[in-house]
Amino acid sequence: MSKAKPHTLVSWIGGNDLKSTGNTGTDSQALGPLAATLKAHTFDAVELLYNYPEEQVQPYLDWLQELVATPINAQSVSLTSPVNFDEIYIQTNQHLAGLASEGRLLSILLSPGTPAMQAVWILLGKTRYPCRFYQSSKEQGVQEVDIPFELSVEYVPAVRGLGSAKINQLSEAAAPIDAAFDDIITRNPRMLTLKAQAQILAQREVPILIYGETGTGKELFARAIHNASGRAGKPFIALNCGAIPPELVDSVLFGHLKGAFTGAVADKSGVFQQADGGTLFLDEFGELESAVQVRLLRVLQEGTYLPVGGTKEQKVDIRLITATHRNLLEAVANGTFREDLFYRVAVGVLHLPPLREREGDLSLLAEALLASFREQDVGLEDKKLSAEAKNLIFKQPWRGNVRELQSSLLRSALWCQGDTISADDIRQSLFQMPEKNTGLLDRDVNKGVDIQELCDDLMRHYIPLALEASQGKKTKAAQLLGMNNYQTLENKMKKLNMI
Ligand SMILES: Nc1ncnc2c1ncn2[C@@H]1O[C@H](COP(=O)(O)OP(=O)(O)OP(=O)(O)O)[C@@H](O)[C@H]1O
Repeated sequence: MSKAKPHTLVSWIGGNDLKSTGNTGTDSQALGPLAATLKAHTFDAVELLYNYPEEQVQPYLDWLQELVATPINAQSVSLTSPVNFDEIYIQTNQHLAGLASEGRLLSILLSPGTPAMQAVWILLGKTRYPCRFYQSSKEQGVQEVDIPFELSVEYVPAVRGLGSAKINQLSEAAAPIDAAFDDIITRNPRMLTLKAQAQILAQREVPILIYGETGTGKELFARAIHNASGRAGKPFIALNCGAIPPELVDSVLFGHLKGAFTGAVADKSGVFQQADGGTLFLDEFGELESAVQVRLLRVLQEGTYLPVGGTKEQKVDIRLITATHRNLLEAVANGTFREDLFYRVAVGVLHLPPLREREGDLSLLAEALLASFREQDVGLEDKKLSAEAKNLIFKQPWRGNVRELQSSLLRSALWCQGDTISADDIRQSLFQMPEKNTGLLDRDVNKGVDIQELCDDLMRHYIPLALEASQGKKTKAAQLLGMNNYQTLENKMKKLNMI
């Protein structure tokens, strides 16, 4: 039996809420809209956003938690102004995406906050994150609100004439993600959009190109697309093009006939034939030499190929998904990759961000990966992460992305003596890459320098030191780092996945 989804009330903390700190009474005027709603209706959890100073909010939260038993979680949000639509939209969208990905049933309390905040709630709650709405007023008390229009239905038909950027935006509001995509763990808004786009592509017979650094989940996406497509019952064949010796590439791709070359002792099928009817995933696609690129182009144009040593064209029906960590457009520009082949394979394009740019995903992934180790190995079933271990995980750049996180966590779980994985266990399980972690000023600029990444590395180094020196006080730590205020520091830390 599936578990009931926790019913969560989401709201900003407003000025009228803060004013009611310490009040007693029962009407919404005395308690403020938030407390009045929590008194009038039952929820399993409360998730609050605020952009007032901590000193004002903390006493309110203490008072509210004494008043109601519902567990309350509150998150500070830094806005340059409480009426800045752009910032409110980004913050609330991210917040709701996280909650929705946890499978919660959402209700939004509209009353606290500015009109801009209310407008954004309605926009998101009527499109991407279907929910109930509540409001609280002096005259009417607390009520569930019926908003009698369907933005997604009334608005989408008007969309046909829009450009693709707009359609991409709207695709973010697509139907629930297919179960084939369940293995892709994320609550990051950019990744959630990519999952939704991949699901749309899965239904179409178009070739797909997936960009991304090593370990970002390119093969995971390719498999999910295959499993969600009409070809799901047919083979999914994955091949790493970068790992095949050049003299064998043709044979591995197209197969060979007995006697075609020394060592060809029997007929052998290639990956095109093996994937017939299904999906062929060619990883490290950018590494293929130009002669092979020409032959591939032919298969894509004609749907036929010639096995090595063969004389008869073979017909094949595959969906091609290619992946690369290289910027193929650059390779096209400098002549090392065929432009015509590029446009053939890059019909649906998915660009997977590196783990360090997926705000909100590190802790979610670390916990989920550990849970999967616990499930797979009884020897690991009680392993959990200490707070210090989590902090160390946040500080790593994870250049090998999810794969590196996965293998480091597994090593630390295996090596750790007790049930709690310590920071030392994590430290010992990390791969040391001295030349990347040291000599910030000694890089060879001819090989290209990612200046932003170097700056991020400096921040990752000094922020924890400043926090330690200021006993965790963010305002003081921000001063030590020459930042204007603690919000700037918090924003930096969020961006670097440090909180
Ligand atoms: N979002 C994710 N959620 C859960 N597991 C993930 C996620 N992304 C990647 N993984 C896991 O990380 C590992 C590496 O992923 P995958 O092989 O798909 O990466 P890749 O980009 O194809 O790597 P490479 O370019 O090196 O071949 C796999 O075990 C995969 O299951």
